[in-house]
Amino acid sequence: MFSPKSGTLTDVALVTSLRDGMNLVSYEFVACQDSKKGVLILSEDSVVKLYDFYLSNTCRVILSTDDQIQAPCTPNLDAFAGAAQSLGAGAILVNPWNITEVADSILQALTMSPEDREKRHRHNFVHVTTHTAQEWAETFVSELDDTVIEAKLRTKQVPPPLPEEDAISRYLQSTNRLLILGFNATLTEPVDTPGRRADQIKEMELKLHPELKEALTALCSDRKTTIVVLSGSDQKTLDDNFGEYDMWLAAEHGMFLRLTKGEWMTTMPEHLNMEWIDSVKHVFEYFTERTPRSHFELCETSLVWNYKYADVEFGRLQARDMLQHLWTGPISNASVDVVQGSRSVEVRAVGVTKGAAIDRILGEIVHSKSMITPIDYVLCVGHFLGKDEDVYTFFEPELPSDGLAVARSKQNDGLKLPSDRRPSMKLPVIRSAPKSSQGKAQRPSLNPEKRTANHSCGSGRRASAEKISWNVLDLKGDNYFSCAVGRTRTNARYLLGSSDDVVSFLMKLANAST
Ligand SMILES: O=P(O)(O)OC[C@H]1O[C@H](O[C@H]2O[C@H](CO)[C@@H](O)[C@H](O)[C@H]2O)[C@H](O)[C@@H](O)[C@@H]1O
Repeated sequence: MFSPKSGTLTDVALVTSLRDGMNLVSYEFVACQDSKKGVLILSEDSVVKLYDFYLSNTCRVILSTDDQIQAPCTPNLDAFAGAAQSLGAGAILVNPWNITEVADSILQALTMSPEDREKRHRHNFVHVTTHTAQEWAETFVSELDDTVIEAKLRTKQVPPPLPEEDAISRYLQSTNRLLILGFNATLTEPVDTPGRRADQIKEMELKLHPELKEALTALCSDRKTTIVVLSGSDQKTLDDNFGEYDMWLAAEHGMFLRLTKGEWMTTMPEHLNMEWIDSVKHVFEYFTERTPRSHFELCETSLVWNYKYADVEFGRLQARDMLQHLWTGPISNASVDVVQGSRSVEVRAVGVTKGAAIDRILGEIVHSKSMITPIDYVLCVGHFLGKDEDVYTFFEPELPSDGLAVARSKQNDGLKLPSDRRPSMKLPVIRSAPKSSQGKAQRPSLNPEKRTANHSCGSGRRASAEKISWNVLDLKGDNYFSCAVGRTRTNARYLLGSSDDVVSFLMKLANAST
């Protein structure tokens, strides 16, 4: 490790490790060199070896502190991207086995022009000061979490079908209901509509299921019911499909929020790093050009490459190649999650999930409606990617130690969630959207750690002196219906087969309540 003093005095740092994890020494050196612009010589060998290992084993490797390779699983380059990969553009890269090359590099470093030193240092300094250890650790932990989620989903029991009668009768008995609905493959026409020819290219824009209009209008007009469409789609897609209804729209997995009568605002965590987006877009363009009938969507917080209309087998092969490009290229050091769907590849900023957004959304709804009684019924239906299934577990009462939601027996306790299951709860404020909602004041989000709102009920959008404390949610255990559409491995309590079933259920719900 460099002490600040030795790091500042050093002209050249020669780091020739054969394997490395983060290689903090190199980072420390760069951090100390803002005035001297010393030159970093790095071993390229460690990274090459690890890449070879990765490519030949296609497995996740975790480097422990003593650099032993452990626990194979699924591919992830972030875990072992060494310093040469991160700082390679500013350093002189050498083969540490080649003594002549190492000697030459030392000479090159010692005789380098001040301009060249400055340029190389600037590059590395920007990298070191923007890619913090915290960011690295967050990405690492997020990926470990994903592995656990995936493993748990694989061993889960298939939940029962949605008990429609019970869901309807409880809906009728409750007075403050919240319906959270996904969009794609939940409220849209099924993609694999019978009668569709294999070569037929379906219209790519997502469209609301035509039979849903009446039911949605009826449900939205019920003052006891709040509807949120929580989708990965962008703001325009939701505007186009739901603009006419009186409901909440949560676009890009809840990062943008709007009451259809109001303007878009953002719920995005501050400092979301989006520098990676252009390079990922480049990879997506490359694969879209080479995969007929595939397309990609560019959102503000994510990019989705979709091959649901392409030849599935070819699409899968392309997706596999794409993942390798992404893992070894532009995102290997970025704070992103790569989410693989059955026919899609999605790259998002870390922290962009429906479950992470829902507390901020709830906070805004409670505030905006000036709610003074708890929500006593929640229906959450979607065809969500595993990553977004955290929205189902958000509403679960305390779970057994396996941490998974199961179709459970009756519970009469109000909703309490332990903080150890609530990593996303310490979320920052709702901010005004840059364009449409400028001028809106920032306001702390609801902190439903104990599902208790200490919420502003004043006229402004900032917390006022007048505060009312009450439980935001009072679901009494069984007044919560989470339902996955067209999936069997899920954290939801119940299942519906397709969006046709969702439509039919929502129609029944609307009819029953009018
Ligand atoms: O967020 P929603 O509007 O409710 O849509 C749910 C997800 O839809 C898309 O994923 C789904 O379709 C993909 C193929 O088109 C498939 O690979 C994936 O398994 C499905 O879940 C979309 O890519 C996601 O962003 C949406 O969250």
